[in-house]
Amino acid sequence: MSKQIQDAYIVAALRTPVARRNGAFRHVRPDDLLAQVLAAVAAAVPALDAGEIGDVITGCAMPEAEQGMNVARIGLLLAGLPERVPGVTINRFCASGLQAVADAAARIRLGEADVMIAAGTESMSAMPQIMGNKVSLNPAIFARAENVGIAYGMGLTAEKVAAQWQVSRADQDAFALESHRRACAAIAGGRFADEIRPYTVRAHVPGEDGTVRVIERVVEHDEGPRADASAEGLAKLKPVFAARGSVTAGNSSQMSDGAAAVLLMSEAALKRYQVTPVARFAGYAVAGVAPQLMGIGPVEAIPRALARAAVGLGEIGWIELNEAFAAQALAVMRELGLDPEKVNPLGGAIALGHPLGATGAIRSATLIAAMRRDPALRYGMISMCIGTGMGAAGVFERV
Ligand SMILES: CC(=O)SCCNC(=O)CCNC(=O)[C@H](O)C(C)(C)COP(=O)(O)OP(=O)(O)OC[C@H]1O[C@@H](n2cnc3c(N)ncnc32)[C@H](O)[C@@H]1OP(=O)(O)O
Repeated sequence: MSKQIQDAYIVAALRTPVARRNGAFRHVRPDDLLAQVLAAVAAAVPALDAGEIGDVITGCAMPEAEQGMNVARIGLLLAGLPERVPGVTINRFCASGLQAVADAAARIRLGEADVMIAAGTESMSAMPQIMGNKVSLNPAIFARAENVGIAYGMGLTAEKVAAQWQVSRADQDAFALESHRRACAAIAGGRFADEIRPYTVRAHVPGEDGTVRVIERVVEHDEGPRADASAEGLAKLKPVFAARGSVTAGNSSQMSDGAAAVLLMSEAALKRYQVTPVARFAGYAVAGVAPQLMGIGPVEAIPRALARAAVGLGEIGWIELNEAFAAQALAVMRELGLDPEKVNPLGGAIALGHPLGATGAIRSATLIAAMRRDPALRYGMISMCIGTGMGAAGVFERV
């Protein structure tokens, strides 16, 4: 087990709804999404002296696009947190939000802070070029042939995983269909109500007489899940990343916009504010894999995180496994023998969307809400695959 001087506890975890790229949050800035969830988690403990927040660590996978200027610091100032609260933006691509939770917990576990906020925000609407070729890579990285996969689009890495682990198109589509079914059932059953803070989008519409009207729309639910998803509809979709491939728009994660924040405290802060936490952050690990097989990253990260937390896989009752692509999620599940009933019980990124650097924090909100609902759920885990070839996993223990 990792050595630490004290435990880090999760007190609150809240998120925005997740909108489809160019959907409800098309004109909403990621720092505005972030500000709302930062204010909401800070307000979850009404007596909190916000000046005591040691840092706001925010994951963002593409901070160099239109999300720059240290989105963490801008977001916390927009949220009305005191100026003495610092903020740092971190990037571990798709695991950035989970890394933020791990880093915030580590600062508490080391005794460097008593109150921390971890967050994630991403607007894929704000970065139309990210899936293109405009990223400047050091050409020297390709001097070693095994690094060539770093240049692959994420979809192509999913094709590589599908081929190597022999994940059929039919299995990928069935997995995607189940993701939509579970997500739609969760929304219909109000299962996300406790973790989502509705977001009011305001549009300024100029009138002909020179006046400006403000139109408000409250976004309450995730936009991605499709009640009309069907096996036939999914089977009709053409592969998008390789002519003879099996990865389609239907069995890939959706590009999305969203944000989430998690409030963590030490035992001393819990006592001072008389707060009952939901969970303890029990362990975290990251691991590298071949870049062209990035989707398999959780296979290396999950056993390491379980070992650090001293928890057996069989004890984990709820697994939030990133569905970057059905192909890689299924390969990970088969390789590790994960129980499909315990993986993404409320759907995953194929249905719910995947705002890259925010997703780990968003999934934290879902896991914490599940732990709040179910006293029998002792251990939960979040695991992400990561572009350039990595995996990350974090273990949470209900307290
Ligand atoms: C480490 C990591 O996590 S890596 C992952 C990082 N993220 C990614 O790489 C993003 C992966 N996803 C993508 O790149 C994109 O979603 C793509 C390229 C697969 C698809 O993008 P788009 O073409 O914009 O998707 P869009 O939602 O418009 O769907 C395309 C078509 O498929 C249809 N479709 C999508 N899902 C379904 C479904 N479940 N059932 C039926 N039709 C569907 C859409 O209706 C649309 O049809 P239309 O063209 O007739 O309007």
